[in-house]
Amino acid sequence: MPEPIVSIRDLNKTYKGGYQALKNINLDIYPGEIIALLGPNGAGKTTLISTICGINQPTSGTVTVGGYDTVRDYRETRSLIGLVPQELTTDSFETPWVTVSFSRGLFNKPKDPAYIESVLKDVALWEKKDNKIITLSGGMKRRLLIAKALSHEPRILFLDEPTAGVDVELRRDMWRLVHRLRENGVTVILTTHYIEEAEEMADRVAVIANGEITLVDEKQALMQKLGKKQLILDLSQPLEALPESLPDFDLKLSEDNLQLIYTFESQGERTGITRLMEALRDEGIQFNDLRTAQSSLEEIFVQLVEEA
Ligand SMILES: Nc1ncnc2c1ncn2[C@@H]1O[C@H](COP(=O)(O)OP(=O)(O)OP(=O)(O)O)[C@@H](O)[C@H]1O
Repeated sequence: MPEPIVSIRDLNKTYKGGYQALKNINLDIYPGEIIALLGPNGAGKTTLISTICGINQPTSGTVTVGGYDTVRDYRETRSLIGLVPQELTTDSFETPWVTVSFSRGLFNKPKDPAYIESVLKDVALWEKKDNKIITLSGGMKRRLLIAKALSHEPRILFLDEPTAGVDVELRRDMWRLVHRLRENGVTVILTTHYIEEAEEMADRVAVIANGEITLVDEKQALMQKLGKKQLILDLSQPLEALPESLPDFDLKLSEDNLQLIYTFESQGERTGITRLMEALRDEGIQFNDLRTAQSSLEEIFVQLVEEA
């Protein structure tokens, strides 16, 4: 395992009014990974990100970024981080070239036109570099936010709800962009309400509920461990009710009485499918077609939050 780029130890945050927004968080984030923070509204995602960025002070515990402490060595840690806000606050009459160059200057980095050029090309805004921001489309403005956040060559990029309110096509563009950034060695930490987004982008998923990390795992492992599979049978004849001879099976009848849905553990040693087939044959139940489906991260997530 490489050294973590972000290391969070026993982190607690209680706001002035007494509300404890983070409870004993421990998390390591590794260079070059994409980690998604998933959680319902008010779970503590923004508080966690602000604390990693050093904008918020921990009540207790520590956060290090690139080996530096976010409180003691604020300048160093902040310069390793690119923070992409949800909205653009830049002067709309500037151009992408000027605003991205200016952002770099804020971090006291020497001018580097070749780097600014590569960033603008990465986010597909090179053609627009001299246009006024006010004339850019919504998707272009979002990409400009990312370019600004990358202007000082950070090693970590925070994306807060990167595609909220963006149409499907732009969302896909954004996902591709994030994958490209990772290929360039950037670590990406994103918050999202869209499970599909985590499913598409993340290598690892951390679920936050009530200020606690309730689960962290590789996305694939998570889907395998918690995922259930379903076998869906299209019946030749509608069934009035589930046959009483089949109580051992997790079976449901669809509302139109034309499908039988059998749910089983995808990791189980035995799926029970052979036994089910025999039982159906004994009952004289016939079907025209069958297929399997895997539960999505969305279903898994809903299940987790309900249990929390
Ligand atoms: N400055 C503050 N003072 C007091 N309480 C706060 C402050 N900021 C956030 N909180 C509270 O801390 C909790 C976590 O808030 P946070 O913004 O971190 O959640 P979140 O997971 O980012 O939610 P969302 O998905 O809605 O953005 C909430 O109950 C919120 O009301």
